[in-house]
Amino acid sequence: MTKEFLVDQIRKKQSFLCIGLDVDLNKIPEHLLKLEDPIFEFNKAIIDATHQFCVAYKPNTAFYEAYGLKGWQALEKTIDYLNKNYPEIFTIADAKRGDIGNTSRMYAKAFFEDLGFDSVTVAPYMGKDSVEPFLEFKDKHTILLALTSNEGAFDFQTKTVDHTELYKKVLITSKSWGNSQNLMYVVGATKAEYLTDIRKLIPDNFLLVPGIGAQGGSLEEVCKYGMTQNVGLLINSSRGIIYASSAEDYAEKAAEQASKLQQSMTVILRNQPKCK
Ligand SMILES: O=C(O)c1cc(=O)[nH]c(=O)n1[C@@H]1O[C@H](COP(=O)(O)O)[C@@H](O)[C@H]1O
Repeated sequence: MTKEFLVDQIRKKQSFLCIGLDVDLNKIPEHLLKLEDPIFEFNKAIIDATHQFCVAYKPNTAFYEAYGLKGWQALEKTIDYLNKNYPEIFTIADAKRGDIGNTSRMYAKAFFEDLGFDSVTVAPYMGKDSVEPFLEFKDKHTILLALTSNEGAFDFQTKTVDHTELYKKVLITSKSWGNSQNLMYVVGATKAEYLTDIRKLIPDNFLLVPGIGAQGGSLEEVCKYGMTQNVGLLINSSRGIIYASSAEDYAEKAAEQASKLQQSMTVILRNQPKCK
């Protein structure tokens, strides 16, 4: 999917919501556990009930890898279901990969070619040759970790190296890599106060922003400092939406939460002069 198509979808749906499909068998409604593929059935119901309120879905691969072959098959069925039924939706494999070039090439092939995701999250710390194999894919997007939502972000990412914070070095350096128009970055919603500085360095790239809801980040703060003329934001919520209820009405309750966020986003877009 091209960036232009994603921006069109955001404008059409008046939403820049990404729903995280982080499926934990200990949290899903009990009646689903009797089915042959509870993870896929859960995702299918959530997707059918929420797709009109969001522009992206982000399964975090850890939640599938944890269940072995069955988990990986459920991931494959989920992305196939999305690509077949909702091709206008942007898909993110949250896998946080990155290795020597020869190995990264295989990760890129796995997520872009074999599974057919539009994007994948990548850790930048092995450098240019570990990221470029992902960037070689046309109309696919590489989402580099810049400043993450967790406390541990302060262990390395905000430390100063050669007079610059490390997360800023990641932004400045990666901008010069090949096909960097297909680069997006992760910035945690809990780090909204850093967004003004971040936007000075990367005024146009999309940001994937997790950490609203369960982690305490604020949608309004993120939009105030992070929004661009092309919106430039995909705001993720996982647990806050998919576990809104653990009863049989889980999909309906998830839709209610997604709809609430979508409505807040519509108001923000309407009041944001930059985005009109
Ligand atoms: O790359 C991510 O998506 C990510 C980066 C980050 O800095 N913080 C973060 O929470 N995430 C992911 O975003 C999702 C957040 O989930 P909730 O806190 O349940 O909304 C999880 O899948 C996390 O692994």
